[in-house]
Amino acid sequence: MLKAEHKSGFVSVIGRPNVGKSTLINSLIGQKVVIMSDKPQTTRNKILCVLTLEDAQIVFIDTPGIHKPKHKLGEYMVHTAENTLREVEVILFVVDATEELGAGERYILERLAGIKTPVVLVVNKIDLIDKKRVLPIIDGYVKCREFAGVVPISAKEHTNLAGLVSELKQYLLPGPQYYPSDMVTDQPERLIIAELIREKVLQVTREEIPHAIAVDIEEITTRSNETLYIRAVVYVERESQKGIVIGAGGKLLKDIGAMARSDIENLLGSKVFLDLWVKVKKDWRNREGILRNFGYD
Ligand SMILES: Nc1nc2c(ncn2[C@@H]2O[C@H](COP(=O)(O)OP(=O)(O)OP(=O)(O)O)[C@@H](O)[C@H]2O)c(=O)[nH]1
Repeated sequence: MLKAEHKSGFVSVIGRPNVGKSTLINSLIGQKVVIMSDKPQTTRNKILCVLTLEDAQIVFIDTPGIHKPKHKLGEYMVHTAENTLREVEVILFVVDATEELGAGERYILERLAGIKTPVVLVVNKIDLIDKKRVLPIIDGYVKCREFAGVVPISAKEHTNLAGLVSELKQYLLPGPQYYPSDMVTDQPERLIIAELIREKVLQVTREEIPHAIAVDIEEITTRSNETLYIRAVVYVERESQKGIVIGAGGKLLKDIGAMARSDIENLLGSKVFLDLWVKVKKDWRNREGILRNFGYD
């Protein structure tokens, strides 16, 4: 039998914040390469994740949730998301099955209106709802626009991910493997480390500060006893936020450090000494120079 032709292509993953885009990509890739949290707008940068199969290679672009921008960082995020849509073979529009089609989804549907790339509707979190409710949800969306395909899934429980992959394969083009088989992401380690720390901060702080923080890795050096020394700074916008992140008696910062260190050690496969600081950088979100400093260029 003739061997099927190798296919490859780029897939953009879009959706309102918190619908499970990062969870989906991590589940597909089988490794934690994109940070997740239950707070919206966790993902800031466009991230490439690579799924290498025997007969195909799919490159996922995880985009920051599309939403109406309120400040410069918001504008940057929306711009990044929209730009990728024209460059890819197929767009995955991920929606949350537990939520009504609302203003957020309509806003994205409007953004998609002028774009010719095929769009597959992915209805996520079906583990949380009664099966009977899935069809009416899909109905609501297909009334709004034509989708190239519709796939209900649970990213968390890996339900129907194989179905999603075979749907995606239809849109790939005959082409080479762009990336080596063992490569799962194009993110440099430094950035992943910063993102892991940011994830822990988001997880332990209950207050609404997700947008107010950025993490900078100032130093990574190997110490004589094979331990990796990493100095990282968590930047916040106000003194009060600094207090929140540090916590009473430094407890929260200690927890953040311990959890992040464990993840970083798993990622790098070596012992890590994490030297974690919190500093105030006033209004960093609205100052372009500072944004560039944090890698959002
Ligand atoms: N029960 C259930 N929870 C899910 C599923 N997928 C994601 N979640 C949860 O939903 C929350 C948000 O998931 P993320 O993957 O961070 O969402 P996101 O769309 O990447 O969010 P942003 O980065 O803010 O754009 C997390 O608490 C996930 O654990 C699912 O299939 N079932």
